[in-house]
Amino acid sequence: MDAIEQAKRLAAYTAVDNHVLPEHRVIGIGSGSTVPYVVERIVQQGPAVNKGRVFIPTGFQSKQLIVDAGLGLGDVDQYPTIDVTLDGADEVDHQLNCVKGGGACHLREKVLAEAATTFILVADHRKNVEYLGTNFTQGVPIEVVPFAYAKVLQNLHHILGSPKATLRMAVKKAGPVVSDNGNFVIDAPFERDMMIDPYTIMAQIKMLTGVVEVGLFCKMAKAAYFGNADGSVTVRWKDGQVNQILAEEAPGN
Ligand SMILES: O=C(CO)[C@H](O)[C@H](O)COP(=O)(O)O
Repeated sequence: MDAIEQAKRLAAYTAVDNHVLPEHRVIGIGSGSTVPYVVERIVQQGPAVNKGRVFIPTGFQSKQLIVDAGLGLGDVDQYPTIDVTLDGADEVDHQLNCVKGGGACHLREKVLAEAATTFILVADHRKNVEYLGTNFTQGVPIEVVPFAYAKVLQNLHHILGSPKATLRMAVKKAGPVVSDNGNFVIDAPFERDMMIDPYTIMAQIKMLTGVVEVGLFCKMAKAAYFGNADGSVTVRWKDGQVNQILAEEAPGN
């Protein structure tokens, strides 16, 4: 396993150990390449504790993960209150604002984050930044209804100050990426001075007609776990506290 995968696993295992408690019955499972380690660790909690638990996916990928792991599947319309949701992030700032939607799942991810009593982020150290847009430069993911995409792009270019905003194109399909909800995704990069205050830009984008959801999650998480290259884990908390879990104390090392 390469160092980045190890860092993802470390973050996921530590977060599960600290936040997925035996009494939790309804658990939200996010999307991306870090989340499989979340599911792996939950499975390791054993069949007795997982019996009767319901797992809510944020999209096609996490639904497959839940089903393949033999865990109970539910949906957020049946369970609008979730004990804990764990999810990855494209970048997280020091106030626990984050960019999500690199996998085009941010609409469902935000619904599950909001539905959760506790929302936890898991990521490798590359995602731990002072300001959003530092390493993840492709821009803020914006889910839009297909027929409105050109108008939303125009507004982003000329009104909201993102002249390089583009429609996300598929890689192994001709045409645009289509989300699990049948919508398109725009990636809109903003200058540093705008990303310093992500709530304001999120609210402005959300006001554009045709926008379904914006991949900026502002202060929604209780904690963010970052696996580091040296085997340690950095934990950032909503109240600004930062803990360092040493390599020898971290699970899976
Ligand atoms: O927001 C997401 C998908 O929409 C993912 O959580 C985000 O892209 C992080 O993924 P990874 O764990 O692969 O870095």
